[in-house]
Amino acid sequence: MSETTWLVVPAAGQGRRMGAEIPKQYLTIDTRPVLAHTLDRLLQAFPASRLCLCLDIEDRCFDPAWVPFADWRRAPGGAERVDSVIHALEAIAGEAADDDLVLVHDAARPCVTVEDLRRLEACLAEDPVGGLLATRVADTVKRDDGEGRVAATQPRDGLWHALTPQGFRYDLLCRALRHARASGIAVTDEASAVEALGLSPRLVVGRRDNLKITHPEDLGLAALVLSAQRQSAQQPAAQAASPSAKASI
Ligand SMILES: Nc1ccn([C@@H]2O[C@H](COP(=O)(O)OP(=O)(O)OP(=O)(O)O)[C@@H](O)[C@H]2O)c(=O)n1
Ligand SMILES: C[C@](O)(CO)[C@H](O)COP(=O)(O)O
Repeated sequence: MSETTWLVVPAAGQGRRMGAEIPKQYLTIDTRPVLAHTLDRLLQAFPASRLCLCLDIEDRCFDPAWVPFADWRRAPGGAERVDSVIHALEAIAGEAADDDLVLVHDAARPCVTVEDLRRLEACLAEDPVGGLLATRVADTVKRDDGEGRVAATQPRDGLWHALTPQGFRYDLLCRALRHARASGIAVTDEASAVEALGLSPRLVVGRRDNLKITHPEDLGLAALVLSAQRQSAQQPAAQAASPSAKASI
Protein backbone atom coordinates (compact mmCIF):
# COMPACT_ATOMS: atom_id res chain seq x y z
CA MET A 1 0.00 0.00 0.00
CA SER A 2 1.38 3.46 -0.94
CA GLU A 3 2.43 5.85 1.83
CA THR A 4 1.61 9.05 -0.06
CA THR A 5 -1.46 11.00 0.94
CA TRP A 6 -2.64 13.64 -1.49
CA LEU A 7 -4.84 16.52 -0.45
CA VAL A 8 -7.24 17.96 -3.01
CA VAL A 9 -8.90 21.18 -1.89
CA PRO A 10 -11.70 22.46 -4.12
CA ALA A 11 -11.68 26.24 -3.70
CA ALA A 12 -13.12 27.35 -7.01
CA GLY A 13 -16.74 27.95 -6.01
CA GLN A 14 -18.52 31.27 -6.31
CA GLY A 15 -20.36 31.19 -2.99
CA ARG A 16 -23.73 32.11 -4.46
CA ARG A 17 -25.70 31.13 -1.34
CA MET A 18 -23.38 33.29 0.75
CA GLY A 19 -24.13 36.26 -1.48
CA ALA A 20 -20.94 38.14 -0.54
CA GLU A 21 -18.96 40.34 -2.92
CA ILE A 22 -16.13 37.81 -3.02
CA PRO A 23 -16.20 34.00 -2.89
CA LYS A 24 -16.72 32.75 0.67
CA GLN A 25 -13.33 31.02 0.85
CA TYR A 26 -11.79 34.51 0.86
CA LEU A 27 -13.99 36.03 3.57
CA THR A 28 -11.98 36.57 6.73
CA ILE A 29 -12.20 35.07 10.19
CA ASP A 30 -9.84 36.77 12.65
CA THR A 31 -8.10 38.63 9.81
CA ARG A 32 -7.29 35.45 7.90
CA PRO A 33 -9.24 34.10 4.92
CA VAL A 34 -11.27 30.94 5.37
CA LEU A 35 -9.02 29.17 2.86
CA ALA A 36 -5.91 29.93 4.94
CA HIS A 37 -7.57 28.52 8.08
CA THR A 38 -8.49 25.36 6.20
CA LEU A 39 -5.01 24.87 4.78
CA ASP A 40 -3.44 25.44 8.21
CA ARG A 41 -5.53 22.62 9.70
CA LEU A 42 -4.60 20.29 6.85
CA LEU A 43 -0.91 21.10 7.28
CA GLN A 44 -1.05 20.46 11.03
CA ALA A 45 -2.52 17.04 10.41
CA PHE A 46 -0.48 16.09 7.34
CA PRO A 47 2.77 18.10 7.15
CA ALA A 48 4.30 15.76 4.56
CA SER A 49 1.31 15.56 2.25
CA ARG A 50 1.15 16.87 -1.27
CA LEU A 51 -1.53 19.42 -2.10
CA CYS A 52 -3.54 20.26 -5.19
CA LEU A 53 -5.66 23.37 -4.89
CA CYS A 54 -8.54 23.99 -7.32
CA LEU A 55 -8.87 27.69 -8.14
CA ASP A 56 -11.14 29.52 -10.54
CA ILE A 57 -9.10 30.62 -13.56
CA GLU A 58 -10.56 34.12 -13.12
CA ASP A 59 -9.78 34.21 -9.40
CA ARG A 60 -8.66 37.68 -8.31
CA CYS A 61 -8.43 37.06 -4.56
CA PHE A 62 -6.03 34.16 -4.09
CA ASP A 63 -2.63 34.83 -2.52
CA PRO A 64 -0.06 31.99 -2.65
CA ALA A 65 1.30 33.25 0.67
CA TRP A 66 -1.68 31.51 2.30
CA VAL A 67 -0.46 28.08 1.21
CA PRO A 68 1.76 26.65 3.96
CA PHE A 69 2.65 23.44 2.09
CA ALA A 70 6.11 22.95 0.60
CA ASP A 71 4.76 20.69 -2.14
CA TRP A 72 1.71 22.11 -3.86
CA ARG A 73 0.26 22.80 -7.29
CA ARG A 74 -2.94 24.36 -8.61
CA ALA A 75 -5.64 23.07 -10.92
CA PRO A 76 -8.31 25.07 -12.75
CA GLY A 77 -11.78 25.04 -11.25
CA GLY A 78 -14.67 23.56 -13.22
CA ALA A 79 -18.35 24.37 -13.59
CA GLU A 80 -19.33 22.15 -10.64
CA ARG A 81 -17.38 20.94 -7.62
CA VAL A 82 -17.01 17.52 -9.22
CA ASP A 83 -15.41 19.10 -12.29
CA SER A 84 -12.91 20.96 -10.10
CA VAL A 85 -11.96 17.72 -8.36
CA ILE A 86 -11.56 15.93 -11.71
CA HIS A 87 -9.25 18.73 -12.87
CA ALA A 88 -7.17 18.26 -9.72
CA LEU A 89 -6.89 14.52 -10.35
CA GLU A 90 -5.80 15.25 -13.91
CA ALA A 91 -3.23 17.77 -12.66
CA ILE A 92 -1.54 15.16 -10.45
CA ALA A 93 -1.85 12.32 -12.97
CA GLY A 94 1.88 12.11 -13.69
CA GLU A 95 2.79 12.11 -10.00
CA ALA A 96 0.13 10.14 -8.14
CA ALA A 97 0.32 6.35 -7.96
CA ASP A 98 -2.88 4.33 -8.44
CA ASP A 99 -2.97 3.31 -4.78
CA ASP A 100 -2.12 6.73 -3.30
CA LEU A 101 -4.80 7.92 -0.89
CA VAL A 102 -6.49 11.15 -2.03
CA LEU A 103 -8.33 13.14 0.63
CA VAL A 104 -10.70 15.73 -0.84
CA HIS A 105 -11.57 18.52 1.57
CA ASP A 106 -13.75 21.59 0.93
CA ALA A 107 -11.97 24.93 1.30
CA ALA A 108 -15.21 26.03 2.96
CA ARG A 109 -14.71 23.70 5.96
CA PRO A 110 -12.07 25.45 8.10
CA CYS A 111 -13.21 23.89 11.40
CA VAL A 112 -12.18 20.31 10.69
CA THR A 113 -9.99 19.16 13.55
CA VAL A 114 -6.53 17.66 13.31
CA GLU A 115 -7.78 14.71 15.33
CA ASP A 116 -10.62 13.97 12.87
CA LEU A 117 -8.27 14.34 9.92
CA ARG A 118 -5.74 11.90 11.32
CA ARG A 119 -8.40 9.43 12.46
CA LEU A 120 -9.98 9.42 9.01
CA GLU A 121 -6.63 8.76 7.36
CA ALA A 122 -5.90 5.94 9.80
CA CYS A 123 -9.35 4.37 9.24
CA LEU A 124 -8.87 4.46 5.49
CA ALA A 125 -5.30 3.19 5.46
CA GLU A 126 -6.35 -0.43 4.94
CA ASP A 127 -9.92 0.08 3.74
CA PRO A 128 -10.51 -1.50 0.32
CA VAL A 129 -13.09 1.12 -0.72
CA GLY A 130 -12.38 4.38 1.13
CA GLY A 131 -14.76 6.60 3.02
CA LEU A 132 -15.69 9.91 4.53
CA LEU A 133 -16.23 11.83 7.72
CA ALA A 134 -19.93 11.95 8.52
CA THR A 135 -22.37 12.69 11.36
CA ARG A 136 -25.69 11.11 12.16
CA VAL A 137 -28.73 13.28 11.45
CA ALA A 138 -29.85 14.61 14.83
CA ASP A 139 -33.04 16.52 13.94
CA THR A 140 -36.46 15.33 12.85
CA VAL A 141 -36.49 15.45 9.06
CA LYS A 142 -39.42 16.84 7.07
CA ARG A 143 -40.16 16.74 3.36
CA ASP A 144 -42.05 19.72 1.98
CA ASP A 145 -44.92 19.77 -0.49
CA GLY A 146 -43.30 22.47 -2.63
CA GLU A 147 -45.63 25.10 -1.17
CA GLY A 148 -44.08 25.64 2.23
CA ARG A 149 -46.06 22.99 4.11
CA VAL A 150 -45.05 19.58 5.40
CA ALA A 151 -45.81 16.68 3.09
CA ALA A 152 -44.17 13.99 5.25
CA THR A 153 -41.86 13.29 8.16
CA GLN A 154 -38.97 11.14 7.01
CA PRO A 155 -37.58 8.33 9.16
CA ARG A 156 -34.09 9.46 10.12
CA ASP A 157 -32.76 6.08 11.26
CA GLY A 158 -29.60 5.40 9.33
CA LEU A 159 -29.38 8.92 7.89
CA TRP A 160 -26.03 10.73 7.98
CA HIS A 161 -24.69 14.11 6.95
CA ALA A 162 -21.74 13.72 4.57
CA LEU A 163 -18.79 15.89 5.60
CA THR A 164 -15.30 16.18 4.19
CA PRO A 165 -12.58 15.02 3.85
CA GLN A 166 -13.63 12.11 1.71
CA GLY A 167 -10.80 9.76 0.87
CA PHE A 168 -10.30 7.17 -1.85
CA ARG A 169 -7.41 5.60 -3.73
CA TYR A 170 -6.37 7.67 -6.74
CA ASP A 171 -7.31 5.08 -9.35
CA LEU A 172 -10.74 4.35 -7.88
CA LEU A 173 -11.57 8.03 -7.46
CA CYS A 174 -10.64 8.80 -11.08
CA ARG A 175 -12.77 5.92 -12.33
CA ALA A 176 -15.72 6.85 -10.13
CA LEU A 177 -15.82 10.54 -11.02
CA ARG A 178 -15.32 9.90 -14.74
CA HIS A 179 -18.03 7.23 -14.69
CA ALA A 180 -20.44 9.62 -12.93
CA ARG A 181 -19.75 12.36 -15.43
CA ALA A 182 -19.98 10.07 -18.47
CA SER A 183 -23.26 8.57 -17.18
CA GLY A 184 -24.81 11.94 -16.40
CA ILE A 185 -25.10 11.06 -12.71
CA ALA A 186 -25.16 14.26 -10.65
CA VAL A 187 -22.80 13.85 -7.71
CA THR A 188 -22.27 16.40 -4.96
CA ASP A 189 -19.52 14.46 -3.23
CA GLU A 190 -16.86 11.85 -4.02
CA ALA A 191 -18.64 9.13 -2.06
CA SER A 192 -21.75 9.26 -4.23
CA ALA A 193 -19.62 8.73 -7.33
CA VAL A 194 -18.02 5.68 -5.70
CA GLU A 195 -21.49 4.45 -4.65
CA ALA A 196 -22.57 4.68 -8.31
CA LEU A 197 -19.95 2.00 -9.04
CA GLY A 198 -21.78 -0.30 -6.62
CA LEU A 199 -19.33 0.16 -3.74
CA SER A 200 -20.06 1.19 -0.13
CA PRO A 201 -17.76 3.87 1.28
CA ARG A 202 -17.00 3.68 4.99
CA LEU A 203 -18.70 6.18 7.33
CA VAL A 204 -16.18 7.54 9.85
CA VAL A 205 -17.88 9.47 12.65
CA GLY A 206 -16.72 13.08 12.60
CA ARG A 207 -17.34 16.09 14.79
CA ARG A 208 -20.53 18.03 14.29
CA ASP A 209 -18.65 21.34 14.29
CA ASN A 210 -16.96 20.50 10.97
CA LEU A 211 -19.47 22.80 9.31
CA LYS A 212 -19.43 23.93 5.71
CA ILE A 213 -19.64 27.70 5.41
CA THR A 214 -22.55 28.04 3.02
CA HIS A 215 -25.01 30.73 4.18
CA PRO A 216 -24.23 34.16 5.70
CA GLU A 217 -24.78 33.06 9.31
CA ASP A 218 -22.26 30.23 8.91
CA LEU A 219 -19.30 32.62 8.88
CA GLY A 220 -20.01 33.78 12.44
CA LEU A 221 -20.63 30.21 13.54
CA ALA A 222 -17.29 29.10 12.09
CA ALA A 223 -15.53 31.97 13.91
CA LEU A 224 -17.09 30.83 17.20
CA VAL A 225 -16.16 27.21 16.56
CA LEU A 226 -12.54 28.07 15.75
CA SER A 227 -12.32 30.20 18.88
CA ALA A 228 -13.84 27.47 21.08
CA GLN A 229 -11.53 24.85 19.58
CA ARG A 230 -8.48 27.04 20.25
CA GLN A 231 -9.59 27.61 23.83
CA SER A 232 -10.15 23.94 24.53
CA ALA A 233 -6.74 23.10 23.02
CA GLN A 234 -5.13 25.57 25.43
CA GLN A 235 -6.82 24.10 28.51
CA PRO A 236 -5.58 20.52 28.79
CA ALA A 237 -6.15 20.46 32.58
CA ALA A 238 -9.79 21.39 32.22
CA GLN A 239 -10.11 18.86 29.42
CA ALA A 240 -9.14 16.03 31.71
CA ALA A 241 -12.19 16.78 33.86
CA SER A 242 -14.46 16.65 30.81
CA PRO A 243 -14.35 13.22 29.18
CA SER A 244 -16.07 14.34 25.98
CA ALA A 245 -13.72 17.21 25.24
CA LYS A 246 -10.52 16.80 23.24
CA ALA A 247 -7.24 18.60 23.84
CA SER A 248 -6.01 18.49 20.26
CA ILE A 249 -7.64 20.42 17.47
N1 LIG B 1 -17.27 24.65 -9.25
C1 LIG B 1 -16.91 24.53 -7.98
C2 LIG B 1 -17.87 24.59 -6.94
C3 LIG B 1 -17.45 24.46 -5.63
N2 LIG B 1 -16.14 24.29 -5.35
C4 LIG B 1 -15.69 24.21 -3.97
O1 LIG B 1 -16.33 23.12 -3.33
C5 LIG B 1 -16.53 23.39 -1.95
C6 LIG B 1 -17.98 23.09 -1.51
O2 LIG B 1 -18.88 23.72 -2.40
P1 LIG B 1 -20.04 24.73 -2.01
O3 LIG B 1 -20.17 24.88 -0.57
O4 LIG B 1 -21.24 24.38 -2.81
O5 LIG B 1 -19.39 26.11 -2.54
P2 LIG B 1 -19.88 27.12 -3.65
O6 LIG B 1 -20.10 26.40 -4.94
O7 LIG B 1 -18.89 28.22 -3.63
O8 LIG B 1 -21.26 27.63 -3.03
P3 LIG B 1 -22.63 27.93 -3.78
O9 LIG B 1 -23.16 26.58 -4.23
O10 LIG B 1 -23.48 28.58 -2.76
O11 LIG B 1 -22.31 28.84 -4.96
C7 LIG B 1 -16.15 24.85 -1.74
O12 LIG B 1 -14.92 24.91 -1.06
C8 LIG B 1 -16.07 25.41 -3.13
O13 LIG B 1 -15.10 26.46 -3.29
C9 LIG B 1 -15.21 24.19 -6.39
O14 LIG B 1 -14.01 24.03 -6.13
N3 LIG B 1 -15.62 24.31 -7.68
C1 LIG C 1 -18.99 17.57 -0.43
C2 LIG C 1 -19.95 18.18 0.56
O1 LIG C 1 -19.27 19.07 1.43
C3 LIG C 1 -20.54 17.06 1.41
O2 LIG C 1 -21.43 17.58 2.32
C4 LIG C 1 -21.05 18.96 -0.11
O3 LIG C 1 -21.88 18.12 -0.82
C5 LIG C 1 -20.50 20.07 -1.01
O4 LIG C 1 -21.42 21.11 -1.13
P1 LIG C 1 -22.52 21.25 -2.26
O5 LIG C 1 -23.41 22.33 -1.81
O6 LIG C 1 -23.25 19.93 -2.36
O7 LIG C 1 -21.73 21.57 -3.50
